[in-house]
Formats: sequence, C-alpha cells, structure tokens
Amino acid sequence: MTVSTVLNAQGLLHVFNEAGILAPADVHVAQRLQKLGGESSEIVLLAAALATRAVRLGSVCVDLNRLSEVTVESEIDLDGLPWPDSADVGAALKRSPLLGSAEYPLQPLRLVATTEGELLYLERYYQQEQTIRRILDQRALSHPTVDAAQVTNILGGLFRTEEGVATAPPDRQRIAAALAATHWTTVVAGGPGTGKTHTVARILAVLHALHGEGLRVGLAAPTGKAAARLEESINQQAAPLGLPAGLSAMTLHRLLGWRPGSRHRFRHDEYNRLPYDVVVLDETSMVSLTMMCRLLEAVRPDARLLLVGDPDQLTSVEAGAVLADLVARPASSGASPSPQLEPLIRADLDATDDPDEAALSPFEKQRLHRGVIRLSRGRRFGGNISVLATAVRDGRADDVLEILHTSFDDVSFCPPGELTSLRHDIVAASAALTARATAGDVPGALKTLESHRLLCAHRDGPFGVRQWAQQAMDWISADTGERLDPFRWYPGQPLLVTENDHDAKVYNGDTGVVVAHGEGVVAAFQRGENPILLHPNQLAAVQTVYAMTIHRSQGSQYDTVSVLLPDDASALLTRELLYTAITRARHHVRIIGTDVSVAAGVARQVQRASGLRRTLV
Ligand SMILES: Nc1ncnc2c1ncn2[C@@H]1O[C@H](COP(=O)(O)OP(=O)(O)OP(=O)(O)O)[C@@H](O)[C@H]1O
Repeated sequence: MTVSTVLNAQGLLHVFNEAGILAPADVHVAQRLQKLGGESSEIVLLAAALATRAVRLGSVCVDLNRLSEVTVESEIDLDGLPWPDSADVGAALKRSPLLGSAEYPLQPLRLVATTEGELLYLERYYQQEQTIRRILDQRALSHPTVDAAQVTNILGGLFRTEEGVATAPPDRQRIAAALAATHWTTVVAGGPGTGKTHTVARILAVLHALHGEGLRVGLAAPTGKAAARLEESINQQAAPLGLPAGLSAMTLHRLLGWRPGSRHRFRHDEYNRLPYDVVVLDETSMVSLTMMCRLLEAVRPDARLLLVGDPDQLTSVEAGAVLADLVARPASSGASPSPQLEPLIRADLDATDDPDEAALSPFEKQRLHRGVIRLSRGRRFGGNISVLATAVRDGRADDVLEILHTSFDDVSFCPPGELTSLRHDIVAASAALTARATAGDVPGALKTLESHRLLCAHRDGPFGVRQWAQQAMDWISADTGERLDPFRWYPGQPLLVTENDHDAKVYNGDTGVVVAHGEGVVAAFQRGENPILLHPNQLAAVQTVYAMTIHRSQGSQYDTVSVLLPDDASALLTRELLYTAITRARHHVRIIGTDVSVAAGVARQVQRASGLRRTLV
C-alpha cells in the first residue's frame, strides 16, 4: 500500500499518517486547528484528524468509544497502533480551546453526549444534523387535518386487487398512503420492486383527490437518471389514477435552485421556501446530510414531504446516511402520531399474518408514529435472488453461502478462475445486441442491453472495471473475429453517460446503445415509451461500457447480473455493496468469488457514524 505522508507531521498525527489511517488532508486540518486554536494536546489533534477522516469517508462524526474501528484497505495492524483511551480523549477534548473558549470562539469541534457514549463532530456537520433533527421533530408536532370519511373512501378505491376487492390487511402500501394523508413527513422505505413508486403514485392520487387540481407537486431525486425514472413511472400510472398528465421530476439540486459557483447554497432556503404543497424525494438513500438539511430548510412547514428509498443500499458518496438513520431512529424521538391515522388503518394494525404479508411487528407500529413505513413484499422478483438478498442484508453469512452452494436456476456461484459461463453470457448478450442494433431495431436493442451486465466493486486493479471491460471485449472479438474499436461508433456499442446533459436529457449513469440508422448511427437511451435518439457525437461525456461499478449500477436492473467480487481485504467489499449488486438482477445473479470474499463482504458493514439515531443527553 502506498502511504502519502506529511513531512512535518509530529507525534500521533505522524504515527497514524505513516500507518495509512490518516490522509494528508486529515493531518493538514488538524495542523491548521493546532495553529489557529493554540491546541497542543496530541490526542485532541488526533481526534480532530479522525473526525475529518470520518467525514471524508462518509460518516457525520466519530464515536469516541469506537475510535479504532476504522475500515481500512488491508494489511494495517490496527491493534498495533497507539490508540488513546476514549475517556482520555473525551477529557482532553473538554479542556480544549477547539471546543470554544473566550480566546478562541470559533469552535470548530463539537463533543456531544448521547445515551450510547460521546460523539465528536466537525461543527458544520453537527449544525446540519441538528437542523435536520429540529425540523423533523417540529414537523412531527402537528398534523394535517383531513376528512376521515373521504380518505377512507379514497383508500378503499385505490387499494384493490385485480379482481376489484379490497386488498387483504396488512397492506403496507395502503398504510403508506394513510400515513402520507395524515402526516407532514412520511418515509416510505423498501427494497427494489417492493412497489415504492407504485405507492408514491397512489399517494399523489390520494392528495389530489383531497386537495383538488390546484395541488402543487415537486418530484425530485438525487441524480438526473433517477429523476427521469421517477417521472416516467409516475406518468405511466397517472391517467387511471386521475393524476394530471405531464408531471415532471428533476434533480434535487435543480428543485432547490442550483446557483453556479455555489455547491451547497440554493435559491430556495428557509427564507424563500419551495412553492410546493407536496415534495417527493426518491432514492433518498443517496442523499447526503448536507443536501437533506438544505431540502428540509426549504420545504414549507405546511407542505407534505415524502422521502422514498431503500435504506439497505449503498449510501451517498458524501457524508451521511440519513434515510437509514430515519428508519432506524428510536421510536421515542420527539413525535406523536396523528390521531386520524389509527382508524384509517385499524384492519392493517389488527391483521395477523397473511399468506403474502407478515403482520406488523411492535417496532413497525411504533415507527408509524414517526411517519415511517417499510414495504416488505417483493413485487418484481422472488425466488432465490430475494432470499439471497435478504440473507445478505441481515448479515447471515452461513445462509448466504448455503444458497450460493446449492444449484439454482436464478443464483449461481463461480470460483474466480471458472469463467466459462460468464464468457458465454457476455458473448451471447453482445451478439444479440449487435444483431438488433445492426437491424436498426431501437426497442429491441434497448431491451437486449438489459439482458446482462458485468459489475465490479473497483474501477482499477485486478478486480476492476477497466481490466474486466477489456477482458469482455477480448472475448467478444475472439468470437466475432473482429476487433472492437472504441474510437469509432459501431452498432451494438454499449454506452455509459458520465455527465448530466440537461439539454439532451441524458444524465450521468444513463446507459444506451449505438443503433444503425439510415446510412449512419444513433445513440439510443430508454425513456418510457419514447426512447431518446441522438447522434453519438452530440454526447459530451460518454464511455463504452462492457463492465461497470456497482455504485454506477444503482437504480438500474438487468435480467442477468454477474458480480465480480474483489479480494476479501478490499474495504469496498461491504454488505451494502453485495446487497446492491444482487438486487440489480431480475432473473439471475452470478457471483464470482470465493467463500472467504463472500463472508468478508457480508460481515463488513458500511460504518457511517451519525447522531441522528441516538438520543442526546
Ligand atoms: N400492489 C401492487 N399490485 C400489483 N402490482 C404492483 C403492486 N405494487 C407494485 N406493483 C408492481 O411491481 C413492480 C415494482 O413496483 P415499483 O416499480 O413501484 O417498485 P419500486 O419499489 O419502486 O422498485 P425500484 O426500487 O426498483 O424503483 C411494478 O411493475 C409495479 O407495477
């Protein structure tokens, strides 16, 4: 491992920098605080550097009781390092001018006591977390008043089986709609295919029926790709639900009014609130603490807010895992249920297990008080993919390995050297894609593009996208006898967009395919019934994609997914990564790796320390 060392780092900063725990940026922040605040305690400076490191790696704060539980890439002997005792760190911090003093009022660090120990924050993130906590708690103090009989009628009309009878209780989708009708903030969580978007469309139908045509709805998602999917899906369901046609969704940055040159300040804020009665945010798991704070500040207190997403998936690249925190937050934290909710969902609350849906647990019932519901019934895929994903999610490594070692049609497991079936699928998918694309069949090519996808954890190295994309191209060339030339456009060329292009309406993460068109070619991207067709030269930032990272694949699904696991020492190999990769598959998931790498992935959880799930003392 290469370590970037800071030449003038001293004491513990030097030791932890040399060991590869602290990056130069972490050391520089601590050194700056040392200079500005006149702090000389080594353990305070180390704690400040670890707090900076934590934010860099996605946490909001550092848990003093778990200072040494840092995820690192490999051979670092964590136990051999001189970790200070957490009580000593706490005591030294309490004496530190960096926590605020008459001489040094800036207070860049904040120590917070919780029922489970002390947390150290960089002040900015503490303030953002406090804002989120305060606004959510305030929003939970009052509730919209609705005509109960009208809501009962509307819910009865919307939640029916195909045969036209009311769905059997418990129906968590109906509960979500009842929650959204009676609470200012609703969190609809659920894995892929549990009907989150289906439910959002019905919630909008309930609110439209209650508030009439004038209801102003803002639909948003953290990425352009996710916003386009949300818009497409809601509009497909709009007509039968009586929703207005042409609802549009946008990125969260756009919704808030992005301003050039300012990454985290927006046109809409607490002084200039968003003009909507309902704001829906999809793929909330990808939203950082900072963006969630900005959204909450900008939503009117009397507007309904709907946060939707899968808390088990990979989280935002920046600090924070707010959706997971909100779902896991203790039931007691500052909320009272709307008195109107219970009568609306009496049958669901009282229901015992249904063949398709388990009864609500006591924890779920308590969580309803905070406006949180988790959809649990998979609607899109079932079978062993779902069982495998659940076992990964719950950290049951033995069950995961047992499923992988049993021969199933929809789940397979290959040792790293056994690549025959992977090669077969890559070559067959490419041949089918090229045939459709050469024939100018845009819908056929776009459908075939989703037939197989190779996913890697890393970008570079022996398990990375770069190497495996090249391997895939070599296999395809060996089969066709033709070299794939990445410097020209050819029918069947799979594309990945790497930057948002609002004019062309293609977004970072979109995948498309080059298709023959007249004498030339077009690049085709799926958008509902009407694919987007462009000349490939119009695309500002695009790559050929024969393999992609699991991070990039978030929000997409494929018929067959092959997941190439890295070495078990890779810090990227986490439970969330495995879960995200497996749940990309509709019909078949193939894991390529060893028992050791699978077990390591299931065991290693993304450690995102935050105070939102805790009770402050
Ligand atoms: N109550 C229901 N009855 C019948 N079909 C349903 C129901 N709920 C969802 N579906 C169907 O299940 C499929 C998945 O639903 P949907 O797309 O809403 O799930 P999702 O949780 O939003 O998935 P993703 O996480 O992939 O976006 C869709 O085809 C949808 O029409």
